[in-house]
Amino acid sequence: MTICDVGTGMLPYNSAKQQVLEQITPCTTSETLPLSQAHGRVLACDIVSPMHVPPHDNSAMDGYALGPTSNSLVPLEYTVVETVLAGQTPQKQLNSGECTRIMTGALLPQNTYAVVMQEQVERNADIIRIANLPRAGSNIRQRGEDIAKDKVIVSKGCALSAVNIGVLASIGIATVEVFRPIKVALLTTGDELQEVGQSLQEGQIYDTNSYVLHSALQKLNCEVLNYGIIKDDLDVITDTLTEAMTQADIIISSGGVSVGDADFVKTALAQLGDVAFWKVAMKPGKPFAFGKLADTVFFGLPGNPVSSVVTFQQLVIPAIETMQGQTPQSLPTFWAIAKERIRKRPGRQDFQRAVYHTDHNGQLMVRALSAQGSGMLTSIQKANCLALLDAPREDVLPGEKIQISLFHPALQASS
Ligand SMILES: Nc1nc2c(c(=O)[nH]1)N[C@H]1C(S)=C(S)[C@@H](COP(=O)(O)OP(=O)(O)OC[C@H]3O[C@@H](n4cnc5c(N)ncnc54)[C@H](O)[C@@H]3O)O[C@H]1N2
Ligand code: MOO
Repeated sequence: MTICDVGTGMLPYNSAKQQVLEQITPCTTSETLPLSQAHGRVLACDIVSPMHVPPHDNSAMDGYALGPTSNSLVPLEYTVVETVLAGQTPQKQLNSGECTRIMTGALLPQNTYAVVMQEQVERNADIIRIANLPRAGSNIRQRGEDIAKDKVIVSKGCALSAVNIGVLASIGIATVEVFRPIKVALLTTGDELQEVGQSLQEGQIYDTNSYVLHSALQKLNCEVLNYGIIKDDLDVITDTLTEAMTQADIIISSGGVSVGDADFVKTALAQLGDVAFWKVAMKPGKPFAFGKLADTVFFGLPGNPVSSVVTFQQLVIPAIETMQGQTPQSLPTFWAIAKERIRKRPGRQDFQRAVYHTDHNGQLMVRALSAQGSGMLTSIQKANCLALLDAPREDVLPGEKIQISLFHPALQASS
């Protein structure tokens, strides 16, 4: 790989994303976990249902399972022959003019024509009356109507959600084969950074980025090796990267990737490995180093907290998802009408923090936040989407349609 620093030196955002993904090798090793511990983990093989769900036809309502009737006179009358609760087995088959008192989920007696809700029934001792004959099969849940036996029910590459876990439980799966977690080494550089819980000296600020990134990595089910705050010193950074590359699949650093006198990250990367690129035509997030240290993938995120979060979402999360065997998830994207003018200079692809809402006509409207400074992390907290503005475009005028995307669930803000 070569350093890409000609002309503006900035790689278009889409090319940067493509180059990153081309360098990622999906994980192939897997482990077996109990279903209850598999939330968020990525399935290593398709799961085929060993059974029908529901396993038997059953009642969808509390009411009466009606037997056959030859009578067309209304109200129709039936004699109650037994009561069946969920989990019990009916003992009697239904003959003409007979019915069974039945509960939701209970197995149907033989010869059931339909189930009628108890609210539609008048009962007197063991006789029920209904005003009309229901449609054949009404209020009956068919065997296999949710899941058919032998069908692939959750596919390899799926990151298991709470609902996936429930679906697997419904077919009796106790353990699942999932890809091993990705090991991510995390380091933040900056002599000005102080650890939370310590008092700030003049010129210091608290390390924010390692907290955001560590939390998001945990949400992505990565194993995090947190190296904490590293001094702006080429030797210290080099030593840390040398150690981290023997331990991790991915190294993520924050800060020190720009052109300042204390920006040593890409120098260390170039000494130890290959720098693929270190400037991307995106805003925020122009200084962004990507490369490899032997087999370890390296991401050098910019120090500004917003730039670090946006580049993490746009360029690092797809790489993590790919490495952990998942198909990278496209963030939900919509068209919305700009409520106000949105300032934009041509040159970089903008990811502006914005707020969308639905107006009284049901139209999706969006406004960009006025504070777009890369140091203002609360701007992400106030936003519910990013306005996506292509590199060449200029100001968006009120009434123009633009694309917006939601934040990744690992970063979703709520204020
Ligand atoms: N002459 C130029 N200066 C800068 C350029 C440029 O192109 N030419 N790019 C600017 C942009 S855009 C960004 S983004 C930043 C990124 O610089 P670095 O990645 O080298 O980051 P630092 O200089 O270390 O820090 C930038 C900023 O962020 C604060 N910071 C750093 N780490 C953390 C942390 N863990 N938690 C909270 N805040 C952090 C740091 O104190 C600085 O204020 O460069 C611009 N400059
Ligand atoms: O790339 Mo910077 O992120 O505009 O502050």
